Amino acid sequence: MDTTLLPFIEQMPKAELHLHIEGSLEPEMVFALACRNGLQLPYPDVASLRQAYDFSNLQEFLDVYYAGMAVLRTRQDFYDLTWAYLQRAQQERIVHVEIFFDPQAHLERGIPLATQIDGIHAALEDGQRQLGISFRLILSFLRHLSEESAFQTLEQAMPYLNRIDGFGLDSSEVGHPPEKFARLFARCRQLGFKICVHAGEEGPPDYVQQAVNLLQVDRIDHGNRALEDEALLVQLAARQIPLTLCPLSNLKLHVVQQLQQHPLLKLLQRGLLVTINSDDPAYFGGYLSANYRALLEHLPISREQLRQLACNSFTASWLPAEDKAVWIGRINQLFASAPA
Ligand code: HPA
Ligand SMILES: [Zn+2]
Repeated sequence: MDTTLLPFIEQMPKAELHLHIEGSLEPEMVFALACRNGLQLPYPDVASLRQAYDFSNLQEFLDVYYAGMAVLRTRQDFYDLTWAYLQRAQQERIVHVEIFFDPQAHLERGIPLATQIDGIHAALEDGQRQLGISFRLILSFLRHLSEESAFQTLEQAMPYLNRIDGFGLDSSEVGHPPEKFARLFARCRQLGFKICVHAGEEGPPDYVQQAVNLLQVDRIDHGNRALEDEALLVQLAARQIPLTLCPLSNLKLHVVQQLQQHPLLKLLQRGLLVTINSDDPAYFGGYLSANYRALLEHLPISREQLRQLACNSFTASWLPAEDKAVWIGRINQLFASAPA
């Protein structure tokens, strides 16, 4: 590993574009919120809960993820969750975040959408004011549920659309292709929103292809398996459709068996607009900087490629062009001023 690159990871301004806020729920907070809300957990302590974070695939993770978020009940719970992530983000020099939340998972438990959005959005606004972190909020639909359920959720979200910036699609991928939600995302686009969907994490390259050509996404979340389709690679590179890669997530969910096999560098070398993200950091063993460090440890990433990844995180964001240019300028300045 080129250890001279480590300080850049800490110092370079970064945007995080693939982060499920419920996936930043640390075991300590699970216990604190269970206590505050008078809930009994099936684990005796924090250590035994953390031990359950051993997954062999996406579904095993999702089962634990949905169970964990059941402690989120009040506006304050959603606020505290989001605020804890933002404080962590500031320590890591993350200056812009685009975060997902999974409203259907909470609606199913009887938590109103207003409670969820009020809490998350208030923390994001405080983060902007007090920590200088700009943000976008993405309402993500659960693909294992029906199209009808997604449309009902969109209908319920109508009064809150001024606090939503885009729509996403996550949860169990295989068997739930993007085409299942073609009409839903057409409606989201018609309403003027950005869209991004998880595709090609476990699902085949055809799902990435559907996301791009049928749903007309602005961004692909994961997209690892695009590598298996040459024509798709050419299209993603030509159109500069961003991929939000999540290396530690891929390792934990056995999308890759070792980080040495991670497709990051292959995708970068093919000219794709790839970014590094943490996905569900409380469950996958590290926040954004840990993802960068793990990559540097296992892949021959150059100083120029590291600079490119930081710049890509802003290029792929939904910030206005002027803001992107400012942050990219600062990154370039940092890399130019430090000795090679
Ligand atoms: O990585 C993921 N994939 C699909 N659904 C998810 N929900 C939270 N994280 C993920
Ligand atoms: Zn994800």
